[in-house]
Amino acid sequence: MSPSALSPPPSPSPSSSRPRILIPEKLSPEGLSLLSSANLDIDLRPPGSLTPSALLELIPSYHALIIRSETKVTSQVLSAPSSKLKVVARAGVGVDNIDVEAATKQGIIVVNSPSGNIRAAAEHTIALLLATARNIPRGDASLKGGKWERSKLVGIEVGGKTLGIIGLGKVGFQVARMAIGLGMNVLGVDPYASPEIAKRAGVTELRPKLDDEVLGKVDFLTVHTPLLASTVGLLKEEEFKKMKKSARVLNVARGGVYDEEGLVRALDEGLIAGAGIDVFTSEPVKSGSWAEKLSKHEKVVSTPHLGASTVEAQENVSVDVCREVVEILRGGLPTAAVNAPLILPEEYRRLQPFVNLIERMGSLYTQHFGSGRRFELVYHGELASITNTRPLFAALIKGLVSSISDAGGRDVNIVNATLIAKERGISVDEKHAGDGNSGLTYASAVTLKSLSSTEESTGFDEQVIEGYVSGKQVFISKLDKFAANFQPEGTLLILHNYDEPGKIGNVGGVVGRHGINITFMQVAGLNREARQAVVDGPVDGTENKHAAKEALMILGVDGDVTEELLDELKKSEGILDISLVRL
Ligand SMILES: NC(=O)C1=CN([C@@H]2O[C@H](COP(=O)(O)OP(=O)(O)OC[C@H]3O[C@@H](n4cnc5c(N)ncnc54)[C@H](O)[C@@H]3O)[C@@H](O)[C@H]2O)C=CC1
Ligand SMILES: O=C(O)C(=O)COP(=O)(O)O
Repeated sequence: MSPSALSPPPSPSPSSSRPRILIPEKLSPEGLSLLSSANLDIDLRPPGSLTPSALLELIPSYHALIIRSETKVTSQVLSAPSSKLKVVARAGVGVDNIDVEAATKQGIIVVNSPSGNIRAAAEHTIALLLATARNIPRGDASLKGGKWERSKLVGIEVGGKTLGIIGLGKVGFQVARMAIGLGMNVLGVDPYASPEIAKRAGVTELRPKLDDEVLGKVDFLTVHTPLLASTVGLLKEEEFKKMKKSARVLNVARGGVYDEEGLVRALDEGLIAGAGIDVFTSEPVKSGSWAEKLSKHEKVVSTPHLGASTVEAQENVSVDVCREVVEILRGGLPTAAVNAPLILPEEYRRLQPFVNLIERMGSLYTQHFGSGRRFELVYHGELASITNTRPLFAALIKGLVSSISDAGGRDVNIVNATLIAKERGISVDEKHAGDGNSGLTYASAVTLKSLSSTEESTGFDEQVIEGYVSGKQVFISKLDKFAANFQPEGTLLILHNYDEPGKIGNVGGVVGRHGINITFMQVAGLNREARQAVVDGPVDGTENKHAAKEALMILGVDGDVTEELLDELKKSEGILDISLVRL
């Protein structure tokens, strides 16, 4: 009998609850309006109002967390029990206040705004450069204090001076261009920067490492690296000793790149002339700390982490991250994820139906055949030309593991799929079939095949599932050695049986007696190769009179499928095997 769908299975009902977003920091309204128009629930808390323990307690009820630099997103927050958290969005650049590794393990996407506040940070650096050179804050305070002090506040010019920039990334590059505009000579230190880009910015010299020659040469030094193991304490008292006594240092990157104690001592001892500091190791600065001493030092122009605090930058970062959050909560993929491979939105839209198909194929595999370890995933037709198959791989892992475990309480996604596959010993060979459209009814199809025996033998000899997409609907076209054509949705009873008269009536009767409603039924016969194998006969010459009559009966059912029902079906005449699949 040829496969036939008697009636379509029901589609899943949509969830009624709106995703919730916690925002414990100041975020510009431009982004917030994007969240509200996407019908998301926003919980705005005043900056500084949430203690770490309050955050830990609250976090399980939110799907997204949007923060700036004040909130510490620890591994505890990220692995809070019963958490629904899908995304942590940093409305800015630096993610050093987020435990990104812990987020990756939990499958939580971390996004940022990679360039929304770059100009603001660069301009603030230049503001501090000029303020330290010309004693602006001291002049202002002195005048407001009723004094007229001119000779005490003589500054230095920046034009013609040498500025050293450690970290020639996005901010460093802008600082270089602005400084060149002020007539400065710029020297860069960055092991990874491209010499061509540096040259384009007007940087006269690019060094891979901070050395004594650089330290002795610069009149101003500014750091624009992230806070990394290699950049913590990059300059200590020892380095300041090697600088000109007239030199001034700036930090609009992260507190800790200059060792704060070393810098305070260098300023006290007159090893250098001054500093402009926007960022500290404790923010707000802790009472009695070196950060506090530094911020209060008379030779330091200090600002309370204002690098990104411009109206324009805050609009940019707010819009950037809110857009990402909306997309992620809609089930899409981010474009600025810190811990997920980049995928373009149009590419993702194209892959989306196949993501759905492959996840269902993975789940069908595990529930029908048992849990496998080594797989081959073959992309046919137009799909074979896709190079970024990360979402498809992630969908397979999700499908394979989600029906048998909760992946350690984690949601499997593009962020943590590789990690989870590794933890569970699953390997997947992805193949792009060079078969063009030959033999395919649809433009693209996917085959999932086990390369090893399953942990539990299921009695099915060929562990293959093939599927395709038509419009937005997904179909299974091959299961085991049977040619099928059904939508992998809802609860399915898959019976491996001898296709003999009366079978459908018997099975329908048993299912009906147990109060289960059949939503569709389909009989899948042997596919072409399997039929041919029966005609050719077994290699040992023995006869298999039943083989030609083997079939799968696929039932979409509604209601509670009990063990008793499964037992009764298993005992029915001519039933070889049965599996219950929930998709
Ligand atoms: N104060 C504020 O409000 C703001 C601070 N920032 C901070 O500025 C920093 C830089 O931001 P972007 O330029 O966007 O980052 P980026 O990633 O574009 O550039 C960082 C650069 O540092 C270089 N680098 C890394 N390790 C280095 C090392 N050991 N020595 C020398 N160079 C090294 C990298 O090669 C890269 O070119 C970040 O820490 C960020 O958080 C950014 C915006 C605002
Ligand atoms: O973007 C960054 O890295 C910043 O440091 C800006 O921090 P903020 O968002 O102003 O708390």
